[in-house]
Amino acid sequence: MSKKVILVAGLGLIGGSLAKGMALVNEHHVIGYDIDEQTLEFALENGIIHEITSNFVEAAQRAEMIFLASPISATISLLHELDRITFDHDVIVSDASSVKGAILDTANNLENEHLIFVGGHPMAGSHKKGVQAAKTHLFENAIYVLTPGPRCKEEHIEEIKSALVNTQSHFLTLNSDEHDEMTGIISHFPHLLASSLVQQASKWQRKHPYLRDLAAGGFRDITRIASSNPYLWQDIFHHNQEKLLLMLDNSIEEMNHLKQLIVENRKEEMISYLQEAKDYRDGLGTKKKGALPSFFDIYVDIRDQTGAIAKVVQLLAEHDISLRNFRILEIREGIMGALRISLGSWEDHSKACEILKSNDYDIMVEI
Ligand SMILES: NC(=O)C1=CN([C@@H]2O[C@H](COP(=O)(O)OP(=O)(O)OC[C@H]3O[C@@H](n4cnc5c(N)ncnc54)[C@H](O)[C@@H]3O)[C@@H](O)[C@H]2O)C=CC1
Ligand SMILES: O=C(O)C(=O)Cc1ccc(O)cc1
Repeated sequence: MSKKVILVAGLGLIGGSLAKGMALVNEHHVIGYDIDEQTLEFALENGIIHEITSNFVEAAQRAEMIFLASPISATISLLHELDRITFDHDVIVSDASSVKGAILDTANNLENEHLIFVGGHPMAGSHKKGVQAAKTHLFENAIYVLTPGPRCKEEHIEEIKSALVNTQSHFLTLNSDEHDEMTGIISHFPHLLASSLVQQASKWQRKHPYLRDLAAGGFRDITRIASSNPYLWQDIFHHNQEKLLLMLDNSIEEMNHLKQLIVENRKEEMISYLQEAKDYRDGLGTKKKGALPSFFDIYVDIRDQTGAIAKVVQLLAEHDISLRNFRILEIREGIMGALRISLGSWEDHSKACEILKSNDYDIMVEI
């Protein structure tokens, strides 16, 4: 049986991670296209793709499936280029863009009847960029949004899901407007806010030279995403302009409300405001069933314990408990505080809690 030819255009953090997972499937032959030659060479040398191409049109004609994972504006241009190609078979085309409105507008106006578009957006990533940061497990347990275009049938969605099986993500179908509003709320506007907080601090730095030394965990947590790729985020803001303006207006109202609570010293209302926010935040990413992923997290106190991480991982492995993920949470930069381990099921979660407690580890679980 001949292999399924898949073309991935744009082999950065996201395209590289998708290609890497797809290249692991024996029945796939993954061709990589990128405007950056070094990216292509790195991808081939590291088994992220099986073949390099500098000829997008010729590779597209050979492909059964095409993933466009370039910056959004470049992805729109590539969609127009695909529209002009003569195909002798149908091709499923997907993308990875963080904004879907402009992409679906383009897809809806494609005239080439061989193109079947299924928009995609893996809801995970990092502040890093480039193929060197690509990882197969980048999207594990994350939501992967699909936004079907015209001519897209259930069977095409299933083909995309099957090609992306190694992402181990949870697929969710949305229309582009729902997608852009939701990502505007939980990703794009927070990013704008993070950058503005850093800008604000950097202006005050002129008055207080020691300000940066005072920046504690909270400031670092809330501004981590301000370290992301500025070109990529400008592109995201540009394409999600309408929803961002809505969120900006929302936020100005929210700030004015908070200002009133502070000016009028309305203590009880402030406590309720903070409590409601805490309750919502505490409920994110824990036991929720349904479309949202469950992480089954346990926090293990590892302060002042040499080799504690290895010991915890080994202890759980000895009891056949495999970790989905783990992360060291710092109390201060460079100083470890807790190890957050994510299990795959409630059964593993309960078993791990028991084992850790009986081995005298201080643990905390979110309720
Ligand atoms: N960075 C993140 O955390 C996430 C990004 N996305 C989306 O994924 C897409 C890619 O983002 P990243 O991988 O983070 O960016 P990246 O900067 O790591 O990679 C982009 C790649 O596209 C290549 N490229 C640029 N123009 C091209 C063109 N005309 N043709 C072919 N290749 C081209 C670049 O050389 C680079 O290798 C964007 O649309 C972004 O909105 C989606 C989810 C998460
Ligand atoms: O900024 C975030 O929320 C991230 O942590 C990573 C990310 C960046 C861009 C996306 O489109 C989706 C996820």
